[in-house]
Amino acid sequence: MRVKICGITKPEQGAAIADLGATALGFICVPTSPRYVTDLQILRVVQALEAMPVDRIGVFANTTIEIICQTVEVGRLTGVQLHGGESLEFCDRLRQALPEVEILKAIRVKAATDLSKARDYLPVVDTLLLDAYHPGLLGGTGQTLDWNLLKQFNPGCPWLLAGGLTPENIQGAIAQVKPPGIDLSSGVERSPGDKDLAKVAELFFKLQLTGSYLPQSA
Ligand SMILES: O=C(O)c1ccccc1NCC(=O)[C@H](O)[C@H](O)COP(=O)(O)O
Repeated sequence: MRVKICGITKPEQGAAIADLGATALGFICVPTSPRYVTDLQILRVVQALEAMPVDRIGVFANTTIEIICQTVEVGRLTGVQLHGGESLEFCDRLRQALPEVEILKAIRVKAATDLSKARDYLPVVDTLLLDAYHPGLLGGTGQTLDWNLLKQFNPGCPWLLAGGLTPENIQGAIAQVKPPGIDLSSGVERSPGDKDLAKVAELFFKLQLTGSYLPQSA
């Protein structure tokens, strides 16, 4: 199972979370977020990871291809998560600009119709991320989406379940939704951008109990 921990701001926390078993770390490149990091802050975290096998995903919303490309280069990112209202055409242009980089499209799910909207992106993105809808915030809200909507969700591409996941509810989420990957941010934090390593460790312990996650050394 793919496990992305998002909203990393500190080098020592990024390295510790990768060591605990995260397969991807997310960096919030949205200036209005309390978890916002600059390109150089991302680079400092990435340097602390040394050769650890972990994906490095920049999270953007409604910005330009030029800004994304610059952050990918400076921050040595392996993936770009688009978390705003980016069109199919924008994703296609980004794919052409960054052919080697994973493109994830986040869809904020309010109703079943949003899931067909998600499928429309399939030809041009690698991975879908389903997050909760919030009227005033784009992400990191701690709100869950209606997992009942996802029981039959099988888009034919990799996807991540996000939105309000915590060490407390992760076993229920996996049992109900059976996602191929998960994404957590506020559920493993002390405050925005400050990850709680005890909560991250508890998450991986709970994931092992589900049987759907094996530690990398296993
Ligand atoms: O986390 C943010 O502050 C954020 C701000 C603007 C756009 C996206 C943002 N986060 C994107 C993520 O991938 C979060 O991990 C995802 O929304 C889940 O967050 P949470 O409900 O706190 O687990």
